[in-house]
Amino acid sequence: MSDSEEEESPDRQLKLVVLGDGTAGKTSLAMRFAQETFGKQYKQTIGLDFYLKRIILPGNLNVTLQVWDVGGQTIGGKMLDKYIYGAQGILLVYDITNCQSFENLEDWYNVVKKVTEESEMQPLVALVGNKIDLEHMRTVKVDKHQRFCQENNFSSHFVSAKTGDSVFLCFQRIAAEILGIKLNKAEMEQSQRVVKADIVNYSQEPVTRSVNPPRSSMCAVQ
Ligand SMILES: Nc1nc2c(ncn2[C@@H]2O[C@H](COP(=O)(O)OP(=O)(O)OP(=O)(O)O)[C@@H](O)[C@H]2O)c(=O)[nH]1
Repeated sequence: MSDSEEEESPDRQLKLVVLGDGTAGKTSLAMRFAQETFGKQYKQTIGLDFYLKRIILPGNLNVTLQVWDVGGQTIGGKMLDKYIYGAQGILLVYDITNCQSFENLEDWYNVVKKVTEESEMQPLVALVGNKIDLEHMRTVKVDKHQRFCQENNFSSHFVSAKTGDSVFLCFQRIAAEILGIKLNKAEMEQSQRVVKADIVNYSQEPVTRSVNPPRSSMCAVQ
C-alpha cells in the first residue's frame, strides 16, 4: 500500500445551528464545547457567531463541527432562513428555569420546518434543556421536555454550560446520530464530564442554639 493510500481520510464536516430565545445560553453552550470556557457576564449575540471544533468518533472518524450560534433576536428577521439552510443538525436550546424560553421553541421549530420542508435531507433536531446546575429553580418539567421530543422525534439532552455537565456528550451524541454511528455506554460515560461534588461537613456534635443557627447542612455540587 502506498503512503498516500494510508493517509487519513479527510474530516467530515457538520453544520450545527443553535437556536432559541435570548439568554437561553446558546453562546455559553457553544463556547463551553469549543473553548471550554464560561463567562458569567451576558453579552447579547448580534446576528451570528461561529465556533469550530474537531472531535473523534468511534472508528477513528474525525469530524469537524461548525457550530452556528444564532442570536436570540434573529427570530422574525430576514437572515434566519439563511442561517438554518443546509444544517445537518439543529439544537433547540431553552433555559430550564424559564418557561417562556421553552414555549417559544415552537416558533423556532416552525421556522426550521419551513426552511427544510423542501429539502431532501432533513436535519436532526435536538432539544437541549440548559442550566441544569439550577435544578432547584427548574420551571419546565422533565415530562414536558420528553413529550415535546416524542411528538417531534427530537433527540433529548440536558446540559449545563456553566459546569460543563454533559455538554461534550450532547455534541458527540448529535454528531454520531447524524452520521449513523452508535455510541456504546462506555464511550458515552467517558465523555460525560465528571461533576465534582464538594461535601461540606458540619459538626456532628449536638448543636447548641446560637443567634444565627445554620439552617441546613449542605452538599454543594459544582
Ligand atoms: N447558571 C447558569 N447560567 C448560564 C448557563 N448558561 C448560560 N448562563 C448564563 O445565562 C446568560 C445568557 O447566556 P448566553 O449564552 O449569552 O445566552 P444566549 O442564548 O447566547 O443569548 P443571546 O445572545 O441573546 O441569544 C449569561 O449570563 C450566562 O452566564 C448555565 O448552564 N447555567
